[in-house]
Amino acid sequence: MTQATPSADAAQTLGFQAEVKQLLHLMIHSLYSNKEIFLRELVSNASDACDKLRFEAIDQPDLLAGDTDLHVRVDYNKENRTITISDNGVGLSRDEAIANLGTIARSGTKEFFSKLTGDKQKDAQLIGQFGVGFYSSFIVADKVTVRSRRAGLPSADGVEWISDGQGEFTVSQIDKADRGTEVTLHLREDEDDFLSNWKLREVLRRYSDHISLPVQMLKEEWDKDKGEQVKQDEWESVNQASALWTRSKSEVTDEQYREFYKHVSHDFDDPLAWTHNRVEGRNEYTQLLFIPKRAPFDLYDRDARRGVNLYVKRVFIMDDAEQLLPSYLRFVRGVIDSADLPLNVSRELLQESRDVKAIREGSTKRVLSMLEDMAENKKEDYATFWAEFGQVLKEGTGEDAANIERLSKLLRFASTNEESDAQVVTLADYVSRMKEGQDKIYYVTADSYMGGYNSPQLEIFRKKGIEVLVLWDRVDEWMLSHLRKFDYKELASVAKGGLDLEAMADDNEKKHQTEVAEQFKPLVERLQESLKDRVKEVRVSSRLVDSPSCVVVGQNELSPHLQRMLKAAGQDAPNVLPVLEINPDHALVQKLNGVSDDSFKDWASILLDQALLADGSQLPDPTAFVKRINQLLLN
Ligand SMILES: Nc1ncnc2c1ncn2[C@@H]1O[C@H](COP(=O)(O)OP(=O)(O)OP(=O)(O)O)[C@@H](O)[C@H]1O
Repeated sequence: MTQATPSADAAQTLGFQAEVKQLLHLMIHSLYSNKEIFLRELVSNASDACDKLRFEAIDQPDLLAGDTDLHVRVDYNKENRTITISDNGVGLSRDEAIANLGTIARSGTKEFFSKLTGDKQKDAQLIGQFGVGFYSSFIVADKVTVRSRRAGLPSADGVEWISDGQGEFTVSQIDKADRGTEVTLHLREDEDDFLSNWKLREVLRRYSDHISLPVQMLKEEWDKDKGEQVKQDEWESVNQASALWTRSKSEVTDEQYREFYKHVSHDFDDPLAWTHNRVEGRNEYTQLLFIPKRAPFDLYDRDARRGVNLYVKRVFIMDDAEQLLPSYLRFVRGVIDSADLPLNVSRELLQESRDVKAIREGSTKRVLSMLEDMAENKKEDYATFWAEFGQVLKEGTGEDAANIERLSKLLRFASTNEESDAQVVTLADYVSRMKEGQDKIYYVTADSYMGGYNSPQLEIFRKKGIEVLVLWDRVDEWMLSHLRKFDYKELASVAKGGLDLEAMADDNEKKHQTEVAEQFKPLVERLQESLKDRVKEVRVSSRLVDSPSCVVVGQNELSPHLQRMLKAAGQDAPNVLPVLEINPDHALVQKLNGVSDDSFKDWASILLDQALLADGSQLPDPTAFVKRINQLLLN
């Protein structure tokens, strides 16, 4: 924020935070086709302000000062060309107005803005995801006046905030008789459409019917003498004014669910799916949970808001109650309304509550059922879900042991069967395609899809027509350390341990392998001696077809891929020496058998270095590798 410049009447002019200026500029230009959303955003804020007051009044009933009938009101003035949205909610103090209406207090805001492309359509989507909130007023207004008084403050301590959305705003102290906030939009030219009772009601009904408080407008009646509709002195509700989640499913339309989702999630887009249930019995609660269509930009930000809104007996208690769902379901948005928790429940208390544990378990099951249903019946939606949230769902294999079986069925993988990096294969698909005698589910982990797909370790699998799952996401190694089995079949890395493909080898192959092992014993011993500081063991491979060599690690050791990831994250990874496997059928290896002592050391190093390179590792001494190669090329 820039420096304050107090003027004579103690009004203060302040600058918007740089990101607000950017947001305003982009919003006005990219959301113009969707301009009536300003009403949704302002009514949503007004309703939140009433929820907040009701919550604060649990401990401080005086804040209500006798005015307990909380509501939102919308009015318009044709002469002045203004629309006013007012509420008798919690209000804003001067400091709060400066802080909340001049900055964006969200972690990751800078990163978010750096992602904007300049392409209007894409940016509009992104901004929607970010949430436009109060600032959307400037889509239709060229001046906005906010008059507010914080509940509990005297009437002389009201605040007036005025801005034309160009970069600065002015705040001054005012006298305001009622608590709460009044936002007046001075409409831009050409926005007169909104100065109509009919138009405003139509937009309000569409966007705000789910709001649990009354949203009111002045009644209008036909005046015969004037020949026009005339406002009466009576306010009437435009919406149903009952909390949407308390209505029975049959009374709620899809459109209302969608609008409600936008209200709780601050998302712009429709949700992908939702589930709405009333749970009765030992624990009583209602859950209305949504899966967004797109991941928020801060899905991996530790400080990002997450979780669902908690209500107790229809009283709003808190948003982002992360204890109500496990962290791997942090993308779920919605409301949980408990009949059992005390109204004064705090975040700390939530952590220990047994009721909350029951809610979390019940809600997790509901979300998993919703995903199972989508995977079964709406495959395209599930593909969208997987692309956005698959990585997060994988975290569940480690976080939620109780549901690992259900989760494992929801996982999707890329595999050699598809010849593409599309993650579409289920473990059940894999099992149904397993070869006769195959008893394991094979996978390869790498830094990228191509790295895994072209890995030398896959050669024998390709030759035998055995499918291999290709994994390259950061979370995969962690997932694999928890997901050990599926359908009683072990998940096995193609790069770990000795491959036991014997059951699938025919007699001729077995005989050949034994003979070759015997024949190459002297070479193996020489290599082992030459590379003793860099490898744990050298052995004749049964997994190579086209490559001369590859590296593998022991069954219970960290894969090279995981070692690299840990090191990149600045963690200590034990230095595990790899096993070098050589391909006895490869011409290079056969040639090596006859190499004299002088250059043998170079050959041995090259064999190991190229195996490490193919595996995605960095060489300890790349220059030496290049020198050796050049030397051999010249010979
Ligand atoms: N009618 C109101 N009464 C009291 N405070 C309000 C009101 N409208 C806005 N505010 C305050 O201003 C803040 C900013 O509002 P804004 O709509 O920009 O963001 P938001 O509602 O927090 O989230 P989002 O940007 O996702 O909508 C709110 O969090 C709230 O503290």
